[in-house]
Amino acid sequence: MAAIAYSDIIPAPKALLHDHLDGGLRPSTIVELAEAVGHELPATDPAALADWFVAAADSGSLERYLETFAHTVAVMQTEEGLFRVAKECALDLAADGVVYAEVRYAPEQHLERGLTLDQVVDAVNAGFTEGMAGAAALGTPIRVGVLLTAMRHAARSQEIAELSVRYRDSGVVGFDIAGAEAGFPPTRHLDAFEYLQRENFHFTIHAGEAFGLPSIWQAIQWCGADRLGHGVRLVDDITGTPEGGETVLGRLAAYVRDKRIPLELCPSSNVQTGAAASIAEHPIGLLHDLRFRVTVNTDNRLMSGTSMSREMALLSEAFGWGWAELQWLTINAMKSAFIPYDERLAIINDVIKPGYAKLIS
Ligand SMILES: O=c1[nH]cnc2c1ncn2[C@H]1C[C@H](O)[C@@H](CO)O1
Ligand SMILES: [Zn+2]
Repeated sequence: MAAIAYSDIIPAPKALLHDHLDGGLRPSTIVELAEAVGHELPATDPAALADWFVAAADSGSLERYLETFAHTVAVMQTEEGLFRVAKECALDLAADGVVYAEVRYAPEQHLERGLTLDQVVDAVNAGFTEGMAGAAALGTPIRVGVLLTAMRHAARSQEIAELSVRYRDSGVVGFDIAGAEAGFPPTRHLDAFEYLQRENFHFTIHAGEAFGLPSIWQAIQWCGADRLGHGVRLVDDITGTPEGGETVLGRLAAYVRDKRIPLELCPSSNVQTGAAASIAEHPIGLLHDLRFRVTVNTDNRLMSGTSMSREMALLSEAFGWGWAELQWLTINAMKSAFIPYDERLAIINDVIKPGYAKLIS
């Protein structure tokens, strides 16, 4: 089957679970905000800056990839900056055909110019509200939910977990930890995760990206993660391939598949950080064939020069996936979202299924 073209995927309804607010700014916005706050950038022409981010993130190492965020976080230290970035994020995702998105960021990284954690969250929420209204007015409605992230090398996870719960009825739908993985195991933040479980709250954990099975095992069996951010290294617990003979799942891989634990896979990001050799060799193909609860995500649109439609087009090309697979990925994501069950079902039945039915016919 011929690959589905990028331009044909844009109108298809898409659901996105793993997208960083500070990894998706418009280059032109970074240039304008940097000038306003006096931050020096590696390039001041938006197109050159866009190229710089992709090239610098294309480093083969998560640690070096993360260094590029210094230039986005630097311009997100004021209420105006945060509001604008969130508003444009909602508009850009909607223009790409994303109908549901969970966007994450770490409030503790936005306090350098004196904002409080609450001011940060209020400014971002106001930006998303405005962006959603703008998208609806343009005929491309989107629902955005926020995940608050704590940085795994820092020590503020309990505080951020409490912040998340305080805002659970005001736009925040979940919690996450991110940052360098090696040397910072999820159990460092066990108190925060146990607190969230007692609060019946939802969380995902970046695990199995730059570190392997022990990180995934801790995230699920010690911390109780609802989903895995990346989780791509779970393939280390799978031997054989469907084509090359019998596939055997280790205990952890079998547990993840049996429990339908969602994997927030981010193909382009994984190639840049060295977690996968290429899109064609990305474990998403195997994990799809083995019927894991696979979802496809952007991670950082700016650093990867990507979008949901582009990630799907790359997968369609690499694995020959057609509309049926793209719909499957989208429904997997929507089933795994952190909003209430009835609201997830409404988006699946009223938006996603009719949208793909129209494209398939
Ligand atoms: O893919 C990632 N792995 C680990 N940490 C990440 C990734 N992408 C972004 N981050 C970090 C850098 C951001 O500043 C932070 C909050 O969004 O999360
Ligand atoms: Zn991420």
